[in-house]
Amino acid sequence: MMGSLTLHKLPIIDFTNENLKPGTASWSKTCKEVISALEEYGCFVASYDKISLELSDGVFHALEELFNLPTEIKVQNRSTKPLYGYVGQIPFIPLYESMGIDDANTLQGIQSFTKVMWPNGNYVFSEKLLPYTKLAAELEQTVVRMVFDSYGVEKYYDSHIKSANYLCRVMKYREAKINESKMGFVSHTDKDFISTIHQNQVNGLEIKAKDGEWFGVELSSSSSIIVMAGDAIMAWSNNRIPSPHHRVTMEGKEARYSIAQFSFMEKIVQTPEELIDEEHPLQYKPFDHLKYLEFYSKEENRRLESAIRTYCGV
Ligand SMILES: O=C(O)CCC(=O)C(=O)O
Ligand SMILES: [Fe+2]
Repeated sequence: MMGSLTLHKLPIIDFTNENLKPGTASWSKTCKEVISALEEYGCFVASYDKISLELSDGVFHALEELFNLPTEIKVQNRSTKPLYGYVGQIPFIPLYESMGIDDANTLQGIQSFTKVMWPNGNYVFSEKLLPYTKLAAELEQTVVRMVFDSYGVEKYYDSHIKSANYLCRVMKYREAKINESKMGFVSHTDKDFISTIHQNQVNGLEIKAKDGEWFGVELSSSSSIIVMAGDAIMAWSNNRIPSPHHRVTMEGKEARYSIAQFSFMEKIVQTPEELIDEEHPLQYKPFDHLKYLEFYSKEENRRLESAIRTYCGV
């Protein structure tokens, strides 16, 4: 039946306006678009012209150079957070390889990663990556501010941002060979507060809508960034904002590179009392974000239907 072919499409929200400041008309208009996209899909596409074609190309050239390093070097990638070290050659997803960069939006964070990968230095790598990771963090903070404003809890914004840190995961998905599975990344929800994802010109990310339908995200511009809710904002928002299931499928013949930045809280994540009432009883107990990540990193917790619900659901 034609009716079962629901054609989902992620909303595209314009963040290019220089005057996008709290209190302005364009701010309130964008807040409404952000909240409605997040409550419906748990994600949207931000059109962010500060990410120029040149900047975006620079990032992906840097990633090509990084992934071309010998495996003996890449395996040295370690992160202070579980699950974010070097991942390559997983038997059931051979297409996928990734590395994690702690405090990726700071010069010091990028430099300490660079020192591990290129002991003799690689100035160009941080020069290409840092402008991007800074802009991605800036975009994340604008979105968080819009969410807090929209829910009338802006008074918690400053302390929230103060405790946020940004971990970046860079990824390479090679093409699937004939007779090989096209699976690039298994279905999951992100464990952070908000993720921002940028990709080279190769599509492949798929999102599960509330009705259970999977749909692909097709990006055509180098200034597009996917903004996605993680489990932490789902709990914080008392289930107003879902963390969507998503996966990567590799259809074409070209390698896909992506760069995802995850925000983590260095304090207890707690649903504001303003978001709890008779109609919306509390769904999650306050929880330590990093302990949640440790919980999820344990093999036996990876297959849970909802790790966050099991971890701190009321
Ligand atoms: O490569 C992508 O587009 C998504 C990657 C992803 O979902 C993740 O790293 O959590
Ligand atoms: Fe993800």
